[in-house]
Amino acid sequence: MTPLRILFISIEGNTRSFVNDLADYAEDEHDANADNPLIELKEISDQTDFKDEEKPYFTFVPTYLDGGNGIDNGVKELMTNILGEYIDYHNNSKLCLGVVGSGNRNFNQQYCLTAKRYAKRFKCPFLDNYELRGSNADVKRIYQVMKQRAADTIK
Ligand SMILES: Cc1cc2nc3c(=O)[nH]c(=O)nc-3n(C[C@H](O)[C@H](O)[C@H](O)COP(=O)(O)O)c2cc1C
Repeated sequence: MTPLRILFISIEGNTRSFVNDLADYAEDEHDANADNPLIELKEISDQTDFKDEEKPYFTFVPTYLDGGNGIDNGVKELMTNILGEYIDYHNNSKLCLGVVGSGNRNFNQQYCLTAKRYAKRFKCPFLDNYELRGSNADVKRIYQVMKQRAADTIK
């Protein structure tokens, strides 16, 4: 099966840790059954050169917001903007299969709000979420969600 691709950004390392766990888990699953897809990672940062994506991908984005009313009003995205610009570049957003968000539940209604905002902005589904570095259960569940979404959309 074609590898599942992930574009992600990580400021403090939690998202990087989670997607690396996902890639390790995918490798184990793939070893057990070659029908299970591997995972390929691409980290976006301020140093990334913009390019036209050629294959479908999933977006993983943590939440860094300032201000607002706790809902989708007046919040200002901090730190992760470059990922949004990358997806917005030329036709890249058309290849986004969905967004997985992370954050900290202490932020209440703003939990994972950047991923929800990206899903709306780029017209793709908000697929799932996890807190901070996630758990083993999050890894297993999100791998299945990605696998299913890819099977449903990539023919
Ligand atoms: C300044 C700051 C603002 C944050 N704002 C939010 C927020 O609005 N909602 C949320 O769910 N998490 C928020 N978080 C938590 C981060 O999204 C969380 O720690 C995430 O795991 C960081 O991912 P990273 O280590 O890959 O950068 C914030 C963290 C910081 C430091």
